[in-house]
Amino acid sequence: MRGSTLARAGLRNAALRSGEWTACRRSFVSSALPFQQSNSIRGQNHQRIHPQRHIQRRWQATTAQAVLETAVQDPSALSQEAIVDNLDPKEAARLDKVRNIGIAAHIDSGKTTATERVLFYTGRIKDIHEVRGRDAVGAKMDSMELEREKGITIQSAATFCDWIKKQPDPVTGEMKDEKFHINLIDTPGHIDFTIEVERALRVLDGAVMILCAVSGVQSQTVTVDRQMRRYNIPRISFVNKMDRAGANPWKAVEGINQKLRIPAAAVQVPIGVEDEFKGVVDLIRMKALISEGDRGEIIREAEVPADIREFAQEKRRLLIETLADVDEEIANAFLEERTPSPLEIKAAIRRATIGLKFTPVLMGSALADKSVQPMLDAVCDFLPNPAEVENLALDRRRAEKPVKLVSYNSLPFVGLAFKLEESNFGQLTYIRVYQGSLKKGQYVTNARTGQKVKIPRIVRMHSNEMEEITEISAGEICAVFGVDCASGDTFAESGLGYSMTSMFVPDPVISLSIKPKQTKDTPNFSKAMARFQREDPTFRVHVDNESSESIISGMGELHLSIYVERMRREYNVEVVTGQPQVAYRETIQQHVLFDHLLRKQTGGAGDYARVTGYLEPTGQLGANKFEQQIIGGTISEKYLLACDKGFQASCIAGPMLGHKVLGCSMVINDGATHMTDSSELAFKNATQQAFRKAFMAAEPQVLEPLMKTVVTAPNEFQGNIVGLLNKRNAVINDTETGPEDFTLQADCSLNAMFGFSSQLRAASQGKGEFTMEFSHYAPAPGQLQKELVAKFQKEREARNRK
Ligand SMILES: Nc1nc2c(ncn2[C@@H]2O[C@H](COP(=O)(O)OP(=O)(O)OP(=O)(O)O)[C@@H](O)[C@H]2O)c(=O)[nH]1
Repeated sequence: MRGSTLARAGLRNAALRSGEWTACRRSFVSSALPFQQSNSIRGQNHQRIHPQRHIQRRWQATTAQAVLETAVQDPSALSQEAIVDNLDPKEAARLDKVRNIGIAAHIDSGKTTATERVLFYTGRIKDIHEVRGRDAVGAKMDSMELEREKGITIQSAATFCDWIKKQPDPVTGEMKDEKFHINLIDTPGHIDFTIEVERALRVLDGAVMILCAVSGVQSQTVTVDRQMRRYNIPRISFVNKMDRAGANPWKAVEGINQKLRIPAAAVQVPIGVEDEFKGVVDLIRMKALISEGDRGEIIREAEVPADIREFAQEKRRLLIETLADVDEEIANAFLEERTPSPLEIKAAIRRATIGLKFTPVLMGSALADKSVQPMLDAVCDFLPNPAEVENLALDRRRAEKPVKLVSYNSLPFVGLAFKLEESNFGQLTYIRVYQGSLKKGQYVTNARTGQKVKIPRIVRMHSNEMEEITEISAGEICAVFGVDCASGDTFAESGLGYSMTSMFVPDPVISLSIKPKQTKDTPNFSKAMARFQREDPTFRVHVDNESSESIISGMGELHLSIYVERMRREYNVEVVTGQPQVAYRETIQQHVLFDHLLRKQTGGAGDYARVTGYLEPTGQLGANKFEQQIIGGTISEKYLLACDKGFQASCIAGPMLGHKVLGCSMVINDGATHMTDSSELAFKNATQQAFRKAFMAAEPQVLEPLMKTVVTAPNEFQGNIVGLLNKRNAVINDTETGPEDFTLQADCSLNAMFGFSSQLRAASQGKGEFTMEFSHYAPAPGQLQKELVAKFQKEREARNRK
């Protein structure tokens, strides 16, 4: 890694010698920099012609009232910089001290354990309780009984705390206390609960990515990385479990650079490792920070121990070199052969982190109560405040034109409902306030339904506890009671017409039939189903048309089993479930013409519709497509709409197995209509019939979900586990063998993976772990296709006989 940095530095020198460095650096930085650079380009142009300047001048000439009016009437005239520079210094000062962050990582990395320390050191809780600790209390953020019992996080939990940080005064340089307000969301690690990470990241401004000091970057770290990229979330990295045997933070730093491909460098080095781990050296200030006290509550500052001074110097150089690659100011210092000052380094880390070009790496041990506070300092130092993040809404009054939201209380309110939860007091809706403040009793409009709603109660969440408040400021996170909405709805001041894009919701891959054991439990069963569906967009319920059974679908066996268990515990309903079923898909491989006539004459008005056209694969296993190419009006617009509806209905339940259709295009280019007998229903039915016939003639194919599976286990079990996977026809893509454990990555069909967890347990004496995540759809093996089709037909015939 160091070699590559030096190689880059070498390239720079060569460019400099040939006089190209300035141009080369500019293009390098601008390509690496999503938005920070654009700010500095703006900065360079301010003096002359940049349009922002005109807006700024206009702003300076306006009053606060005019600002508000403009925000409502023509928000596109606002620029974030203009508002930030001109509106209200008090607001800027408030926002400067707010951080909205999430903690996300691979399973069992210590997210909840670290959050427990954060709450303790910030004074939010008086005692520390461990995940699956001996006192059986459990960590604060795992408040659900099931979470405490299983020692895993199932739902994300929100909390808030104040962190008093020592900061140098910008003028005098004297250290003084600064209070930061941190809203924090602890997320689950299991992929089955991935929607919790997804919606948390959608609304947060920054994240702490935790890694295990022994394992480094793991499969779920890669997933979380992808999710952070999806929402442009700046992150700091925290290498936890430095107390564990085999801890090696440099493996994690290398993993972030190589596997996640984010420039990363340690901003600390450890003092001692494993059970000798005592604290860290802060490489920016070159100070040792030793954790002391019963629960590591004291951070004693000392000189860097002599035996690691040279090592620390070397890592500091590496930090500066890595920064020079992503930050122009440090690059300049580097070229001037000048060592940047601690303040310059800190500012560069902040710029590069917020600009998504770099992640600073910190280290500690949450369980051993070591070096968690410096991580909190880093949250304040390097992660953005709400005003530094660009958040857009679409203005529906102006053809969905994007408008920037600004976290100022005095602007009209805009917030996003990102999570719903049923509580004893009714529906609790978590809201991220992006603009304006929200007051108890205020009326706001749901952008999706257009409904005006009153906010009866506002609370701040502290895991499962609530603190009643009367108002929440812009840039913060709260929960409200008694507001009927769906997850992902935008609320805005009435008349504003803004809506925000929602989070990414993955499709379920697994389903099973479910019914209450006793019919008397049906009302509670339905209540539970309705609630779980409302709370979790990846949990779906539908009634199978053919079997009339309720089918639940979700992200994996664990996901569905948790809901079955919750039904028993929270609703007292014992259920019977069927075998888990794979969410297969159906597609076609051929171009097929159709000409279908539906004609029925049974006395009175009959049915008449004729549709002609073709069915063909779209070429990608994605969305289906309906197109009409009618010339001469042989089918009217109204009937063509009905044809479209018929096509969409056909795609929901394919002709082969009754599963969804993928990658299919239908074109209707001719047809015929009858003066009296044609109707929308006739055209809808004719299209469905034509679709069915053409589909079966177009070389139909069953697709099955392939899962990206990662197995980690001690090396001695490698042979057993490879054997297990081979039996399941898995394609092993990569194996990495470490000193103790190996990690194997494979593509497996979901169908072949049922029951894998118990077999893995048996094959590895309970020491193996695996994660499975949907990768893509691929054709199912021919034999399996035949079996599935035969089974489906048999079941259908049996039902028809009844
Ligand atoms: N040795 C050691 N163990 C730790 C450390 N931090 C957490 N653990 C242990 O790791 C296990 C998982 O910790 P959690 O805090 O539940 O991890 P998590 O990332 O929140 O777990 P999920 O949300 O279920 O993915 C627990 O047994 C912790 O006691 C640490 O710093 N050192």
